[in-house]
Amino acid sequence: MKILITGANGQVGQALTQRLTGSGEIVALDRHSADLSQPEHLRAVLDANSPDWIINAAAYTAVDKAESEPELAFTINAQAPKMLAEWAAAHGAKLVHYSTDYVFDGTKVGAYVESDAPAPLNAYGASKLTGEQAIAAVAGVQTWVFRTTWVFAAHGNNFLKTMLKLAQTRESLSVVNDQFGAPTSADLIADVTATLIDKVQGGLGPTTGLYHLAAAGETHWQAYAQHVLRCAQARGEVLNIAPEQVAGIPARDYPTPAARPANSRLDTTKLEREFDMALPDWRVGVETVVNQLKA
Ligand SMILES: NC(=O)C1=CN([C@@H]2O[C@H](COP(=O)(O)OP(=O)(O)OC[C@H]3O[C@@H](n4cnc5c(N)ncnc54)[C@H](OP(=O)(O)O)[C@@H]3O)[C@@H](O)[C@H]2O)C=CC1
Ligand SMILES: Cc1cn([C@H]2C[C@H](O)[C@@H](COP(=O)(O)OP(=O)(O)O[C@H]3O[C@@H](C)C(=O)[C@@H](O)[C@H]3O)O2)c(=O)[nH]c1=O
Ligand SMILES: [Mg+2]
Repeated sequence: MKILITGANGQVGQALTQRLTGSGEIVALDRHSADLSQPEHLRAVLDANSPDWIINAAAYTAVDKAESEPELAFTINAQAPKMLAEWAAAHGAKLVHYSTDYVFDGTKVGAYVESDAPAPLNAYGASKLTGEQAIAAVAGVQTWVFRTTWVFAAHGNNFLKTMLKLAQTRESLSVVNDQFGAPTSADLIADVTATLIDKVQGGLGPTTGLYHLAAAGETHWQAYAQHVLRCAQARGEVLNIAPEQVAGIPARDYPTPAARPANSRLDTTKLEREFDMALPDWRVGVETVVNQLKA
């Protein structure tokens, strides 16, 4: 069984590459070896490798920058996934793809289920939604799409690492406290993906389609930052800014090019049922990653 991973140097791509080692022949390709902005090049890479599974962990993830270069975001996040699905359909391969809470506008009261109507607030979210829809429109292909959220890892760029850096270098720190969600570790996403492959290969696969994938529990960005700093302090980190000194502000006081949803909560009931899996609290993953960074 050959598993091809795109975006292998990203948070999820790197976690997948580690997690899947031993599960078959792994072809882990970074953006230089499999460039999603060049669909023809991508097709040639697939033809040359002929994978049984394509795990698409590559994406355009710069949320604010996407507002000023939406064409590139759409090429990478929508056109390329469509091409991957078409190749998979033509060659009998299976496709795993990742999407985002940012497909929603965040106005729902309570957690979003898979059947809720998406309505993205920004270009990144719109590009990811178009990618989901493009994959779903390709006939005769087995695809699983995990909508995940607020991803962090020791490897790569994310809010957790930004907060650690700012708390070491800045004199003050203000963080939004009216956007709610669940920080989800790249390792958890890799675990669920590995479970999927095992189950499908064993003939017990969860049905194809869309799944919400997030850690359990919920928080807002300020409380998340404070928890990160508490974990770092517990590991002996000396900080300029103590957890309780992180100020809470409304999103309107932290203007950004892209608007972000106030509610990023994802209901994971479907995944937990079909995968027979309990998802851990978000704090578990945060503690693990802070410890990895300190080690
Ligand atoms: N990060 C998050 O908070 C969330 C992510 N997701 C989704 O999860 C998936 C994985 O994201 P995550 O690992 O966090 O993101 P990262 O930004 O960490 O990784 C994305 C990877 O894609 C690569 N990439 C960018 N452009 C191209 C291209 N043209 N061709 C090939 N590769 C490219 C990047 O390369 P390089 O390293 O060179 O920049 C990077 O390694 C994505 O689908 C994302 O939309 C969903 C919800 C939240
Ligand atoms: C750096 C910083 C950010 N913020 C706010 C801005 C924003 O509302 C929130 C998070 O900012 P970030 O830019 O880290 O997060 P962002 O890039 O929007 O994260 C998103 O990435 C994409 C890829 C996804 O798919 C989403 O699930 C989500 O994880 O924190 C502060 O309030 N103060 C700060 O000092
Ligand atoms: Mg970001």
